[in-house]
Amino acid sequence: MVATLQLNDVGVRYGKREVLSGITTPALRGGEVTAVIGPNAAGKSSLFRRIAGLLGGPGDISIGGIPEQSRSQVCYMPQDTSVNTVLTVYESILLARKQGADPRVSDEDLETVDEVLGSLRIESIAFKGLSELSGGQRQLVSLAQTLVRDPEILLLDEPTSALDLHRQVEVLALIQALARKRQMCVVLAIHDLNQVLRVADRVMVIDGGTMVRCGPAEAVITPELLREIYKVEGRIERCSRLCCQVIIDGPIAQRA
Ligand SMILES: Nc1ncnc2c1ncn2[C@@H]1O[C@H](COP(=O)(O)OP(=O)(O)OP(=O)(O)O)[C@@H](O)[C@H]1O
Repeated sequence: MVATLQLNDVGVRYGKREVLSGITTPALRGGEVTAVIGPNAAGKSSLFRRIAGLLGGPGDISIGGIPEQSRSQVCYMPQDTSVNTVLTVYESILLARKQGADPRVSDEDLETVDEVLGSLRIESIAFKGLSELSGGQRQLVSLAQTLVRDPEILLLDEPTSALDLHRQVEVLALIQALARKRQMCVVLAIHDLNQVLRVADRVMVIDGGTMVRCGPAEAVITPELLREIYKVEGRIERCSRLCCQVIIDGPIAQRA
Protein backbone atom coordinates (compact mmCIF):
# COMPACT_ATOMS: atom_id res chain seq x y z
CA MET A 1 0.00 0.00 0.00
CA VAL A 2 1.30 3.48 -0.87
CA ALA A 3 2.10 5.78 2.10
CA THR A 4 0.07 8.96 2.43
CA LEU A 5 0.38 11.95 4.71
CA GLN A 6 -2.53 14.28 5.39
CA LEU A 7 -2.81 17.26 7.74
CA ASN A 8 -6.07 18.52 9.18
CA ASP A 9 -6.20 21.87 10.98
CA VAL A 10 -2.64 21.47 12.29
CA GLY A 11 -1.06 24.21 14.41
CA VAL A 12 2.00 24.97 16.56
CA ARG A 13 2.43 27.16 19.64
CA TYR A 14 5.61 28.12 21.44
CA GLY A 15 4.37 28.96 24.93
CA LYS A 16 1.46 31.32 24.38
CA ARG A 17 2.56 32.37 20.89
CA GLU A 18 0.80 30.66 18.01
CA VAL A 19 3.16 30.47 15.03
CA LEU A 20 1.17 28.11 12.82
CA SER A 21 -2.56 27.42 12.55
CA GLY A 22 -5.20 25.75 10.40
CA ILE A 23 -2.86 23.81 8.11
CA THR A 24 -5.02 21.40 6.12
CA THR A 25 -3.66 19.52 3.11
CA PRO A 26 -4.91 17.04 0.57
CA ALA A 27 -3.44 13.52 0.90
CA LEU A 28 0.25 13.76 -0.01
CA ARG A 29 0.96 10.43 -1.70
CA GLY A 30 3.97 8.16 -1.97
CA GLY A 31 5.85 8.82 -5.21
CA GLU A 32 5.21 12.59 -5.02
CA VAL A 33 7.46 15.48 -4.03
CA THR A 34 5.78 18.35 -2.17
CA ALA A 35 7.74 21.59 -1.70
CA VAL A 36 6.95 23.86 1.26
CA ILE A 37 7.90 27.44 0.45
CA GLY A 38 7.44 30.84 2.08
CA PRO A 39 9.37 33.75 3.60
CA ASN A 40 11.74 33.49 6.56
CA ALA A 41 9.98 32.83 9.88
CA ALA A 42 6.75 31.85 8.08
CA GLY A 43 6.53 28.60 10.09
CA LYS A 44 7.97 25.96 7.71
CA SER A 45 10.43 24.37 10.16
CA SER A 46 7.81 24.43 12.91
CA LEU A 47 5.48 22.53 10.58
CA PHE A 48 8.18 19.91 9.89
CA ARG A 49 8.89 19.49 13.62
CA ARG A 50 5.16 19.11 14.27
CA ILE A 51 4.77 16.45 11.56
CA ALA A 52 7.87 14.63 12.84
CA GLY A 53 6.29 14.48 16.31
CA LEU A 54 8.91 16.71 17.97
CA LEU A 55 6.27 19.35 18.80
CA GLY A 56 2.71 18.92 20.02
CA GLY A 57 -0.21 21.12 19.02
CA PRO A 58 -3.75 21.18 17.71
CA GLY A 59 -4.96 19.25 14.67
CA ASP A 60 -4.58 15.76 13.22
CA ILE A 61 -1.71 14.29 11.27
CA SER A 62 -2.87 11.18 9.53
CA ILE A 63 -0.39 8.74 8.10
CA GLY A 64 -1.98 6.08 5.94
CA GLY A 65 -0.65 3.00 4.26
CA ILE A 66 2.04 2.31 6.85
CA PRO A 67 1.39 -0.28 9.57
CA GLU A 68 1.37 1.17 13.09
CA GLN A 69 4.51 -0.78 14.12
CA SER A 70 6.62 0.81 11.36
CA ARG A 71 5.75 4.45 11.99
CA SER A 72 9.49 4.93 12.53
CA GLN A 73 9.47 5.05 8.75
CA VAL A 74 8.75 8.78 8.99
CA CYS A 75 12.24 10.35 8.76
CA TYR A 76 13.05 14.00 9.36
CA MET A 77 16.18 15.91 8.36
CA PRO A 78 16.39 19.16 10.34
CA GLN A 79 17.62 22.45 8.89
CA ASP A 80 20.49 22.64 11.40
CA THR A 81 23.00 19.89 10.60
CA SER A 82 25.72 20.98 13.05
CA VAL A 83 27.19 18.11 15.06
CA ASN A 84 29.01 17.52 18.29
CA THR A 85 30.26 13.94 18.15
CA VAL A 86 33.42 11.94 17.55
CA LEU A 87 31.75 9.52 15.11
CA THR A 88 32.98 9.08 11.55
CA VAL A 89 30.65 9.64 8.61
CA TYR A 90 30.31 5.87 8.07
CA GLU A 91 29.59 5.16 11.74
CA SER A 92 26.97 7.91 11.91
CA ILE A 93 25.14 6.60 8.83
CA LEU A 94 25.23 3.01 10.12
CA LEU A 95 23.98 4.18 13.52
CA ALA A 96 21.11 6.04 11.83
CA ARG A 97 20.23 2.84 9.95
CA LYS A 98 20.08 0.90 13.24
CA GLN A 99 18.09 3.51 15.16
CA GLY A 100 15.17 1.82 16.88
CA ALA A 101 15.99 -1.52 15.23
CA ASP A 102 17.87 -4.73 16.12
CA PRO A 103 21.36 -3.37 16.94
CA ARG A 104 23.14 -6.32 15.30
CA VAL A 105 24.67 -5.28 11.98
CA SER A 106 23.85 -7.42 8.93
CA ASP A 107 25.47 -7.61 5.50
CA GLU A 108 22.36 -5.88 4.15
CA ASP A 109 22.94 -2.94 6.54
CA LEU A 110 26.53 -2.54 5.33
CA GLU A 111 25.48 -2.81 1.67
CA THR A 112 22.77 -0.20 2.22
CA VAL A 113 25.24 2.23 3.84
CA ASP A 114 27.63 1.72 0.89
CA GLU A 115 24.80 2.25 -1.58
CA VAL A 116 23.71 5.53 0.06
CA LEU A 117 27.32 6.78 0.23
CA GLY A 118 27.63 5.99 -3.49
CA SER A 119 24.33 7.58 -4.50
CA LEU A 120 25.33 10.85 -2.79
CA ARG A 121 28.96 10.56 -4.03
CA ILE A 122 30.42 10.90 -0.54
CA GLU A 123 32.43 7.64 -0.38
CA SER A 124 35.67 9.64 -0.19
CA ILE A 125 34.71 11.15 3.17
CA ALA A 126 33.31 7.93 4.69
CA PHE A 127 36.04 7.62 7.31
CA LYS A 128 36.41 11.31 8.17
CA GLY A 129 35.20 12.56 11.54
CA LEU A 130 31.90 14.45 11.40
CA SER A 131 33.52 17.47 13.05
CA GLU A 132 36.03 17.74 10.15
CA LEU A 133 33.39 18.28 7.46
CA SER A 134 32.44 21.39 5.53
CA GLY A 135 28.88 22.71 5.82
CA GLY A 136 27.86 21.20 2.47
CA GLN A 137 29.45 17.82 3.34
CA ARG A 138 27.58 17.83 6.67
CA GLN A 139 24.32 18.42 4.83
CA LEU A 140 25.00 15.49 2.48
CA VAL A 141 25.81 13.23 5.45
CA SER A 142 22.64 14.33 7.21
CA LEU A 143 20.67 13.41 4.08
CA ALA A 144 22.47 10.04 3.96
CA GLN A 145 21.40 9.42 7.57
CA THR A 146 17.75 9.77 6.56
CA LEU A 147 17.93 7.91 3.21
CA VAL A 148 19.71 4.92 4.78
CA ARG A 149 16.58 4.20 6.82
CA ASP A 150 14.64 3.66 3.60
CA PRO A 151 11.78 5.82 4.88
CA GLU A 152 8.30 5.85 3.44
CA ILE A 153 7.70 9.46 4.47
CA LEU A 154 10.69 11.76 4.18
CA LEU A 155 10.65 15.29 5.66
CA LEU A 156 13.60 17.42 4.53
CA ASP A 157 14.04 20.92 5.93
CA GLU A 158 16.12 22.89 3.40
CA PRO A 159 18.22 19.87 2.37
CA THR A 160 20.22 21.75 -0.28
CA SER A 161 20.76 25.17 1.35
CA ALA A 162 24.52 24.58 1.85
CA LEU A 163 25.20 22.83 -1.48
CA ASP A 164 26.87 24.16 -4.61
CA LEU A 165 24.73 24.36 -7.76
CA HIS A 166 25.89 21.04 -9.21
CA ARG A 167 25.20 19.24 -5.92
CA GLN A 168 21.79 20.93 -5.55
CA VAL A 169 20.68 19.73 -8.98
CA GLU A 170 22.13 16.26 -8.42
CA VAL A 171 20.66 15.78 -4.92
CA LEU A 172 17.19 17.04 -5.87
CA ALA A 173 17.15 14.75 -8.92
CA LEU A 174 18.14 11.83 -6.66
CA ILE A 175 15.40 12.67 -4.15
CA GLN A 176 12.82 12.86 -6.96
CA ALA A 177 14.01 9.56 -8.48
CA LEU A 178 13.91 7.81 -5.07
CA ALA A 179 10.42 9.16 -4.42
CA ARG A 180 9.23 7.62 -7.70
CA LYS A 181 11.17 4.34 -7.35
CA ARG A 182 10.39 3.62 -3.70
CA GLN A 183 6.93 5.25 -3.70
CA MET A 184 8.24 7.49 -0.93
CA CYS A 185 6.23 10.57 0.09
CA VAL A 186 8.72 13.48 0.16
CA VAL A 187 8.00 16.86 1.74
CA LEU A 188 10.81 19.40 1.54
CA ALA A 189 11.25 23.03 2.53
CA ILE A 190 13.24 25.00 -0.01
CA HIS A 191 13.76 28.67 -0.91
CA ASP A 192 14.97 28.35 -4.53
CA LEU A 193 11.83 28.64 -6.66
CA ASN A 194 13.58 27.49 -9.85
CA GLN A 195 14.57 24.25 -8.14
CA VAL A 196 10.98 23.93 -6.91
CA LEU A 197 9.74 24.19 -10.51
CA ARG A 198 12.21 21.47 -11.53
CA VAL A 199 11.33 18.85 -8.89
CA ALA A 200 8.07 19.51 -7.08
CA ASP A 201 4.77 17.91 -8.03
CA ARG A 202 2.96 20.09 -5.55
CA VAL A 203 3.74 23.32 -3.69
CA MET A 204 2.43 24.50 -0.32
CA VAL A 205 2.97 28.17 0.48
CA ILE A 206 3.20 29.13 4.15
CA ASP A 207 3.02 32.80 5.05
CA GLY A 208 2.54 34.25 8.53
CA GLY A 209 1.78 30.81 9.99
CA THR A 210 -1.02 29.85 7.59
CA MET A 211 -1.14 27.97 4.32
CA VAL A 212 -2.04 30.51 1.68
CA ARG A 213 -1.78 28.33 -1.45
CA CYS A 214 -1.45 24.64 -2.32
CA GLY A 215 -1.39 23.12 -5.79
CA PRO A 216 0.74 22.08 -8.76
CA ALA A 217 4.04 23.98 -8.93
CA GLU A 218 3.29 25.81 -12.18
CA ALA A 219 -0.13 26.95 -10.92
CA VAL A 220 1.24 28.21 -7.58
CA ILE A 221 4.46 29.93 -8.66
CA THR A 222 3.15 32.99 -10.48
CA PRO A 223 4.04 36.70 -10.75
CA GLU A 224 1.25 37.36 -8.18
CA LEU A 225 2.94 34.99 -5.70
CA LEU A 226 6.27 36.75 -6.21
CA ARG A 227 4.59 40.09 -5.56
CA GLU A 228 2.33 39.15 -2.64
CA ILE A 229 4.55 36.74 -0.72
CA TYR A 230 8.09 37.75 -1.65
CA LYS A 231 7.57 41.46 -2.49
CA VAL A 232 9.48 41.23 -5.76
CA GLU A 233 8.47 41.90 -9.36
CA GLY A 234 9.16 38.99 -11.65
CA ARG A 235 8.00 36.76 -14.48
CA ILE A 236 7.66 33.05 -15.07
CA GLU A 237 8.93 32.16 -18.54
CA ARG A 238 9.31 28.92 -20.45
CA CYS A 239 12.84 28.27 -21.64
CA SER A 240 13.65 26.62 -25.01
CA ARG A 241 13.31 23.22 -23.30
CA LEU A 242 9.80 24.23 -22.17
CA CYS A 243 10.73 24.25 -18.44
CA CYS A 244 9.31 27.16 -16.42
CA GLN A 245 11.83 29.54 -14.90
CA VAL A 246 11.47 32.46 -12.51
CA ILE A 247 13.03 35.70 -13.73
CA ILE A 248 13.30 38.41 -11.12
CA ASP A 249 13.09 42.06 -12.20
CA GLY A 250 13.67 43.58 -8.76
CA PRO A 251 12.28 44.22 -5.29
CA ILE A 252 9.05 46.14 -4.79
CA ALA A 253 9.87 49.27 -2.82
CA GLN A 254 8.66 48.87 0.77
CA ARG A 255 7.22 51.79 2.73
CA ALA A 256 9.45 52.81 5.64
N1 LIG B 1 11.96 27.01 19.65
C1 LIG B 1 11.27 28.13 19.42
N2 LIG B 1 10.75 28.85 20.44
C2 LIG B 1 10.02 29.99 20.21
N3 LIG B 1 9.75 30.46 18.99
C3 LIG B 1 10.24 29.80 17.92
C4 LIG B 1 11.02 28.59 18.09
N4 LIG B 1 11.35 28.13 16.86
C5 LIG B 1 10.82 29.00 15.98
N5 LIG B 1 10.17 30.00 16.61
C6 LIG B 1 9.43 31.12 15.99
O1 LIG B 1 8.42 30.56 15.16
C7 LIG B 1 8.28 31.32 13.96
C8 LIG B 1 8.43 30.39 12.76
O2 LIG B 1 9.77 29.91 12.74
P1 LIG B 1 10.21 28.72 11.75
O3 LIG B 1 11.60 28.34 12.10
O4 LIG B 1 9.18 27.68 11.76
O5 LIG B 1 10.17 29.52 10.36
P2 LIG B 1 10.69 29.08 8.88
O6 LIG B 1 9.57 29.35 7.95
O7 LIG B 1 11.24 27.71 8.92
O8 LIG B 1 11.84 30.14 8.66
P3 LIG B 1 13.21 30.12 7.79
O9 LIG B 1 12.80 30.14 6.32
O10 LIG B 1 13.84 31.40 8.20
O11 LIG B 1 14.00 28.89 8.16
C9 LIG B 1 9.35 32.41 14.01
O12 LIG B 1 8.73 33.62 14.42
C10 LIG B 1 10.32 31.93 15.06
O13 LIG B 1 10.90 33.01 15.75
